Amino acid sequence: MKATSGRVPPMTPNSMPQASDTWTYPSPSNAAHQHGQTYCTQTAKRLETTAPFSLLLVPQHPQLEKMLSLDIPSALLTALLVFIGTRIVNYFKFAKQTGYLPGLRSLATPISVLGASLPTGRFNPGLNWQWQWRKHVYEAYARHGTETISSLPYLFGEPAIYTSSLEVARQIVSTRGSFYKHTETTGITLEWGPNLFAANGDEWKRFRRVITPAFSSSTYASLLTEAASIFDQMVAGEGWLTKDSVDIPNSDFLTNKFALIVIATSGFGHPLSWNLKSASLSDEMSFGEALHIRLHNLILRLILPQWAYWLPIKKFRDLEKATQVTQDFMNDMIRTRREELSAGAVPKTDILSLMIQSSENEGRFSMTDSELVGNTAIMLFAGHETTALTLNAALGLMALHPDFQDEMHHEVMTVMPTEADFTFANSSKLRKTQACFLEASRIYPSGFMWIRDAAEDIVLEHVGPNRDQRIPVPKGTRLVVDSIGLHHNPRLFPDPEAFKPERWYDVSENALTMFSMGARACIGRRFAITEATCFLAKLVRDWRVEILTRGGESKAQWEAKYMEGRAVTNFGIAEMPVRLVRRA
Ligand code: HEM
Repeated sequence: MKATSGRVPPMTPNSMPQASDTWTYPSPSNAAHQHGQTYCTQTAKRLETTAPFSLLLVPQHPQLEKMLSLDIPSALLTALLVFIGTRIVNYFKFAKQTGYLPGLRSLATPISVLGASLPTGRFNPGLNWQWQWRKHVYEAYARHGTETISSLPYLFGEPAIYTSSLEVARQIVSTRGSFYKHTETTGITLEWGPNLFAANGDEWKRFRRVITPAFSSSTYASLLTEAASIFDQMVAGEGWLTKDSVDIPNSDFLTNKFALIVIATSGFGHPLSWNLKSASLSDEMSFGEALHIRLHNLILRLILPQWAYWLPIKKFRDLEKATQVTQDFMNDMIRTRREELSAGAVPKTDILSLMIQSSENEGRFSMTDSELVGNTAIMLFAGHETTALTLNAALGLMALHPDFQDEMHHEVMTVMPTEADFTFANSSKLRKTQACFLEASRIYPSGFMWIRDAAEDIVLEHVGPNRDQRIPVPKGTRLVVDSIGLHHNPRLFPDPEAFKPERWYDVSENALTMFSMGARACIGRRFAITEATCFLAKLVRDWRVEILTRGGESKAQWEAKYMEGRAVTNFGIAEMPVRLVRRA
């Protein structure tokens, strides 16, 4: 499906009122305002020359008091009217820009800083609306006859078009040159430097060209072996070797650490031990903790001014410390590898070595130092939290579906009965184990929004109920692929709330939509699947995963409480209490 680009045909006025493009904002230079301004300037001049300084703070001149009491409210009223006027004009402008699509109407849009900072609720969609309102939204789609809606602000934020249609999503993420990633939407990833996730055009091609060779079959083969060994370190390090049953109050702690060590070891050729403290150059905070704090406070980091970190507020101080620990870790890793390579070490093909080698070459595919740090950060961040959140969801789903878990166990015992059988070639035969991870990723897609801006006027096709409607989208319009909506769209995934791993049996890699599509699909797709398959296969071979209830909780109560997704930087399940029971 290819979007037809070109001039936008004139909009046909429909039931919505049209805003005139020639409207001017109410001018602040009206008579009352001018009067107040002249008076204030004159009074201030008089006060400057005749009155002591305290008069400026406490007006004692009776006439001044009178005038101020009259003019401040009227100035405020004027400002309020100007504000409301501009918002009304903007609202209709935005409605026209987004093709008068029905949808979300709120004070602040979900992807504005204000909207994203406030929780999802009746009056604020917030970051979690895609999950919390997924069923309700489908009712709204059905009512409006479309899988593509708009989000318009009454007060704050940019308008956007959201889609849960696969056909529209494909046009947005795969049409070359017509859409790009705006720095307003990728800014949180740019703090460390330019990176593959945020880049566009030639810069994106250059980064992708440098990094892609690190994602090869030989990488996945060693990844499988390394991930298996990290899993064994986890079992020993957590003291499970002698136990028949282990209660894990929150699996996120384990999956996060596992995925972080895997990306550092296999992705960056920088092995870390299960005791992550040794990876930090700080005694106060481990590297794992630092990354966790950074990832969960990205919006705070974006809005806090630099001086705020000097305030005696623990959360702010921890955030600053976490930034420092992460920066030190990356600098140290880059410096060590540079030294190894310049001392004549055999060139490696991990992500870091490839980037360093390119930074030392001149030419079209060279990376600057800040690009090197920016790409290191994005790979570390994107390369572990996404997988960890999905693994948490998979554990929960396995605990709720013991029969399917037994099928997974049977498959692993058939394909990989011994440690020697744990090879990459064999792992691809574990279709039930892989499908369990993919189905967890469908229900809880960690990359939950794929955001683009239109680089030119373009027409989106297949938008309506029978996918026959076309929507002209003007240049500059923001579009969001709602990956939660898409993966819960009953047209694409019948019975979307049900756990049905068989949906993913023998599906080609390009059809794994949770990793996006086309040239900009996730570079770490196979990496994530390989490490997750290894984790789940090793786990299910020796252990049965059960729900861990507290205080007489029923299975239904446990499910309602813990199988809820939450969107922060990524989307998924962050708290997952499970019990492991050793298989006979
Ligand atoms: C379950 C695990 C994962 C999921 C669901 C996932 C999902 C996604 C999605 C949907 C995108 C496209 C985002 C967009 O277009 O805005 C993406 C891009 C990306 N992912 Fe992943 N990802 C996962 C794991 C990983 C891993 C393990 C790595 C690194 C080793 C990684 C690195 C990246 C990078 C660098 C990009 C940007 C690629 C580009 O723009 O060329 N991801 N991912």
